[in-house]
Amino acid sequence: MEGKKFDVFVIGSGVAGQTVALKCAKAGMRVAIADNREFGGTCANRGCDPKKVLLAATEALDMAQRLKGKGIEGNLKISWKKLQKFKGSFTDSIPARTEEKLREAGIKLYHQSPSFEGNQSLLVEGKKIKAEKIVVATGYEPRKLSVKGSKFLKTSDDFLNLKKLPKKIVFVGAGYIGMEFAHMACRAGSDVTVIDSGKRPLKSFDPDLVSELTSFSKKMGIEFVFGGKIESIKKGRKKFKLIYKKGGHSKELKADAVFNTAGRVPAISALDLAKGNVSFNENGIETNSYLQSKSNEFVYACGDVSDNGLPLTPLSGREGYIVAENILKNNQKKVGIPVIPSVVFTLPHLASVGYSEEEAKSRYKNVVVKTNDATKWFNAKRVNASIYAYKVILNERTEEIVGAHLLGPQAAETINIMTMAINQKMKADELQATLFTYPSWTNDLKSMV
Ligand SMILES: Cc1cc2nc3c(=O)[nH]c(=O)nc-3n(C[C@H](O)[C@H](O)[C@H](O)COP(=O)(O)OP(=O)(O)OC[C@H]3O[C@@H](n4cnc5c(N)ncnc54)[C@H](O)[C@@H]3O)c2cc1C
Ligand SMILES: NC(=O)c1ccc[n+]([C@@H]2O[C@H](COP(=O)([O-])OP(=O)(O)OC[C@H]3O[C@@H](n4cnc5c(N)ncnc54)[C@H](O)[C@@H]3O)[C@@H](O)[C@H]2O)c1
Repeated sequence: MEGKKFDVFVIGSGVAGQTVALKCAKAGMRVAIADNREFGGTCANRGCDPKKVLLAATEALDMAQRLKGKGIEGNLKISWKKLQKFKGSFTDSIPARTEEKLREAGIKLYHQSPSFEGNQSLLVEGKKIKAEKIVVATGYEPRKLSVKGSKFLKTSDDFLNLKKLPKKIVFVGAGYIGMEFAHMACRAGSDVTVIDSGKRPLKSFDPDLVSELTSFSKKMGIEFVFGGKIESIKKGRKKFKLIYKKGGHSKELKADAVFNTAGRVPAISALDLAKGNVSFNENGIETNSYLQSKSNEFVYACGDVSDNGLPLTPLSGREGYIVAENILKNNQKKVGIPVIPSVVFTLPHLASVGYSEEEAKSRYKNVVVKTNDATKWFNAKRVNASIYAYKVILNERTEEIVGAHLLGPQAAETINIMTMAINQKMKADELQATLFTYPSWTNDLKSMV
């Protein structure tokens, strides 16, 4: 049956999809948007935002525990139930508010997954729909682990919605999500083990700082298994049993809940991309510098699901903006490769921007690596932090800052200053000549360079 015609049809209502839809609708285009889950996307419903609300309680607890006997008395503890209620006060209204905002902009909403029928046509809710431009903004979803008993594995969505915190938790995968949740669960009172098939956690971060964070996490009580290959998960009478192989031996871990935090993959399986002649690889939809599909000029992809850059919220929003501009102005804006800061919200934070030591050494003739333990600095001592370290990398010839890797309280904030410094091609002495507030974590950056 022949259906409607649109100028732009957007698939996915996260930050990337919403940005395109709203901008195109504002410019007077006929726009539709589809999502097969609650509207609003990962970050707001089941990612960054709810995670950071839960994190606030563990931040308060961590600070209080560090200052115990140094002015703080008594024992604080987390009420997971009340914390979840507080989180709900942020997330519960997101889907309805998102739908309202989109409808008010004159956008037609669909609540099922479309699938491609041709280069410019989709099948949506049983009807064929034509669109001048189709935008895929479906994000990433948890990687499925093909092991026996994988149906017993829970996801990050389940963790963020836990009504009660399990006593013993295993996270499979020591990436961003596994490490952030392990810290949170451990602080909230769970007994936590993280198992990873690789040799270390957080592969894209500085190995020296990761090593410090891992030692610190162990002291907190988190147990790690590296080089562990999951074989199966069984449901026992009371607990789940995770069988894994390490060094040729079969071993097991028992837990009340096992979470799959082994990475995320492009959410494209329901789209029938082949029928739309849309090519993809393991990172997502193959795009050119205008974020246009390499194989179908009528299709754009933005956010996590494009094969461009890191799957993070700020870049997803930026890509949505670029796609809207390119639809409205016929490919005027190239995506480029912006300097992207990234942070793991463990406590302490591990944050990074620019080149790693290894990348910088392969790129420049000579580099200066400024690295140190900063636990003796005033800021760390003031909050009794037992872990505070950094690695800043300069191009020796130009003295410009080209990479910064920070491990410590507030690193999620201070890394933004380093991002500006790298973007502005600042030299170490230019950063040092800048006046910052004192005493502040930002002011410490001057001593680091
Ligand atoms: C637990 C967790 C914590 C995170 N924390 C951070 C953080 O602290 N900082 C950060 O920068 N990033 C974080 N991220 C990553 C961040 O959430 C993503 O980068 C961001 O949400 C991507 O936005 P997007 O619009 O590309 O995709 P999404 O927000 O994922 O939106 C895609 C939308 O498409 C829909 N969809 C998928 N398939 C279909 C289909 N077939 N049909 C219709 N609709 C479909 C989905 O339901 C979803 O609503 C986190 C992610 C997770 C899972
Ligand atoms: N703070 C943030 O900005 C933030 C937080 C969460 C997620 N994210 C985004 O979401 C993406 C996905 O995060 P993630 O933590 O799911 O993935 P990740 O890629 O960061 O980590 C996955 C980990 O799982 C391990 N692994 C893979 N297969 C395994 C297996 N079979 N058994 C055991 N371990 C296995 C990998 O070795 C890796 O260490 C990130 O790349 C990031 O872009 C960002």
